[in-house]
Amino acid sequence: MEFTKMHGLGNSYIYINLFKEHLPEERLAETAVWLADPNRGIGSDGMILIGPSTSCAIKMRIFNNDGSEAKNCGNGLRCVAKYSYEHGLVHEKAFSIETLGGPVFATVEVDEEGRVGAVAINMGQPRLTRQAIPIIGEGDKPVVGEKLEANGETVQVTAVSMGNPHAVMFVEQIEKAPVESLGPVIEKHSAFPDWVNAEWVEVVSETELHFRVWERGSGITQACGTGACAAVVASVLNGYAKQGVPVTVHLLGGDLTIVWQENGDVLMRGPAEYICTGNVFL
Ligand SMILES: N[C@@H](CCC[C@H](N)C(=O)O)C(=O)O
Repeated sequence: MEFTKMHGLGNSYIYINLFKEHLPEERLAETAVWLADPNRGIGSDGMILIGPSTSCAIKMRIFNNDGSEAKNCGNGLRCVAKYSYEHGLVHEKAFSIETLGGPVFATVEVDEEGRVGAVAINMGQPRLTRQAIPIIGEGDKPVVGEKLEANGETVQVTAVSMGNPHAVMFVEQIEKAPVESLGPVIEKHSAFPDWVNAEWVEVVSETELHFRVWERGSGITQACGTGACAAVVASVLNGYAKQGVPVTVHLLGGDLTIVWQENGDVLMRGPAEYICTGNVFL
């Protein structure tokens, strides 16, 4: 089976082009785990499938490195957009991508040689109700700074869905964020029926954040695009940033520019890179 390994700010996935390759549905989870294994597979944060869509120009499916399927992936979307444009799966510079979390819209920035540099993704509107995230509890109001007991500590969580669930916590110093110790506890906390991606954010200013993540199904990664979008939305909800004003998010693997637009959509812009292509024996 032919594969392409790509990354967005160090968040790497094995990409399979379903226009060329066939993977049986019942083997998707085990294939994702195997491909992600650095010793027996290739090594990555998971697997992403690029295939035909009946409602959009292209379809993305994302599997974490534990084999669980997620509904969205911001860094993956930028790579899917670059791959799709450069491999002629789409012919326009602006096109839609179907995800299990809903449609998104990609715009690729193309140089004179036809290569895609940065990619902007309109991620649509964040979903803020408890039911949409999901997080247990009553009412329709956004979950902002809600107290949660984790490992004997009390943390304050702002919950945002970008098609997939995020729990954002603000800290004074990003270096001291308890990503490794609290990440796995918050990920599987009983407050989140579908589990959750856990993110820590240090606010530098209204236009600058530091960010660290423990991803649901993959653990610590270099970057999480949907998480960075959730961090900006959470910053606005907590009064640390302004709607309509772009924010630079510093992740372990590099920077993303994100704006929660006045019309309610979240726009993310950043890089997408190839690592290698090859064949694996299924
Ligand atoms: N790395 C991704 C998110 C991947 C899915 C996530 N771990 C989940 O289970 O929801 C990104 O860049 O957004």
